[in-house]
Amino acid sequence: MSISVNGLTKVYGVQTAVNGISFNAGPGVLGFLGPNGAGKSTTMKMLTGFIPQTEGSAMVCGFDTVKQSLQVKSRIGYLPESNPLYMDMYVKEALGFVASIHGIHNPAQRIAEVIEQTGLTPEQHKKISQLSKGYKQRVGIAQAILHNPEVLILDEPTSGLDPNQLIGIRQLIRDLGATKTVILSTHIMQEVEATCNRVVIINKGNIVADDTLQGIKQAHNGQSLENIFISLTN
Ligand SMILES: Nc1ncnc2c1ncn2[C@@H]1O[C@H](COP(=O)(O)OP(=O)(O)OP(=O)(O)O)[C@@H](O)[C@H]1O
Repeated sequence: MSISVNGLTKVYGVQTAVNGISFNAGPGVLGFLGPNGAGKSTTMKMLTGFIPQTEGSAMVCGFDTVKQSLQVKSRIGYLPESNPLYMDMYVKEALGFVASIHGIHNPAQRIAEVIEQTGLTPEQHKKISQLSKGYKQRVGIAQAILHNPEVLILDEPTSGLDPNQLIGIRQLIRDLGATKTVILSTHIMQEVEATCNRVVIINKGNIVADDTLQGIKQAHNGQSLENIFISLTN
């Protein structure tokens, strides 16, 4: 398994944001769902080694996220919820900067490949601040996949996109999931149906469902994912 989470816990002050969760993930797109404040972003930050856990462990491609964080960072791509970008840089300049951090061999060729893959070709000569929200998201995804990681963590990558942009980004996520382990956080149930093989639902820091999309529907008498989500998180 590319991701193995065991008893992962995060306590902020007196609040337990993530409460001893365990799950595994392999290639494909895993939908990581939960209401606001459920602990999704906190879990994703721990998986990427961005913040340390309070208890438990997480392994990415067999490496411990805390003790072997460099090995983990070279195998993981992360698009944070806020998608922080260098607004004053040109698209290729920003990708060149990220390529230099990863020590990518032949960066020009790899940047051209990723620009093509993420559909950035028509906007590749612009400054990031001049791009629409959807194209900024594509730059965020391009940065996350530049070093060809085995694992991708995408925290609400499609929030605020128009329907045309949504279709493009969802297709890209599906394509990436054909070879990589993708963990996708989203509030859009339609998106889960369109892109995910499996879902994990977290509520108040605890996992309340971990199943294939088909399996979770069968277990709830064929109800819609939206109704299942509401019944499990209320
Ligand atoms: N740095 C922090 N310090 C204190 N509390 C925090 C911190 N980060 C998150 N929390 C709290 O931990 C809980 C889980 O937050 P988290 O951001 O992981 O939720 P989420 O599921 O990603 O929510 P959303 O869907 O709204 O993005 C929330 O109650 C939040 O207020």
